[in-house]
Amino acid sequence: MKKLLMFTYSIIAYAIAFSSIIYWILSVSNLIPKISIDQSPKIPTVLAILNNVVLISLFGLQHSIMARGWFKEFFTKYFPRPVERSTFVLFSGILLFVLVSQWQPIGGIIWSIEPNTTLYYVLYALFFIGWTILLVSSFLINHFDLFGLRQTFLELQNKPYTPLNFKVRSFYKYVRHPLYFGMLLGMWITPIMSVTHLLFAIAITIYVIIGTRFEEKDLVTEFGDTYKDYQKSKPMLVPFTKAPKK
Ligand SMILES: C[S@@+](CC[C@H](N)C(=O)[O-])C[C@H]1O[C@@H](n2cnc3c(N)ncnc32)[C@H](O)[C@@H]1O
Repeated sequence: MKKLLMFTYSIIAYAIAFSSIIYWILSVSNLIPKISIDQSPKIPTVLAILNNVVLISLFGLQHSIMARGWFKEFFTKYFPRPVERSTFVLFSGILLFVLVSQWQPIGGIIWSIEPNTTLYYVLYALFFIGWTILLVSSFLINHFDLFGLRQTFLELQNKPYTPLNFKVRSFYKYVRHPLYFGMLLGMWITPIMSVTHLLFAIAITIYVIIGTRFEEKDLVTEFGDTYKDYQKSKPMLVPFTKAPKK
């Protein structure tokens, strides 16, 4: 019964997190005006910026703290280990929804491409390619493990959890963080770049740069020299930007 409850909890956490990601993509796509981040400003610019800085800091703090080894150890002292990842996923999903829905608009347009032109469609294609890279990369690592479902499903089957192997296939042959690369493509490539959107893209970029530093420290601890060699041979985020070894 307890195992079934944990599995149900992880499905709910997954549903919330996945819906938040879809909501995020649609909000920055400008395809559904009602949920677009580009609304007319509601509060003075200074307050809007302050609000947005607090939101991204909360999101980054939650991710950075809950993804660290010491937090996982602390968590599993009080709660069952199989739901640790789902709890991270649940909190991330809720905070992502808050981040996107409460992101305060600031007036102004940086660029706006004429609709129905070739460039307009090319930018939209790159936008969706970015988000597709994010999704595919999650499967290359292990989508169901990243979202906490594998952990509770193994528990339900009375099987022990086995950690994920180091992956270098497909996109991971070109950059060490394709999932984040796809996310950045989705945030920066858009036919309409408003000031609101630009600040959001900058905030996510800062979050990614800081987040990858923490993540790579953990990856070096986990995979040792294998990961150090990988760091030397592949670029972090942008493909083809690392000089080949002589
Ligand atoms: C949200 S995923 C993002 C993966 C990667 N940073 C990216 O952008 O593609 C984060 C998880 O992936 C794991 N991870 C990152 N790179 C990995 C690799 N090459 N092989 C296996 N696991 C990896 C990390 O340990 C972390 O738990």
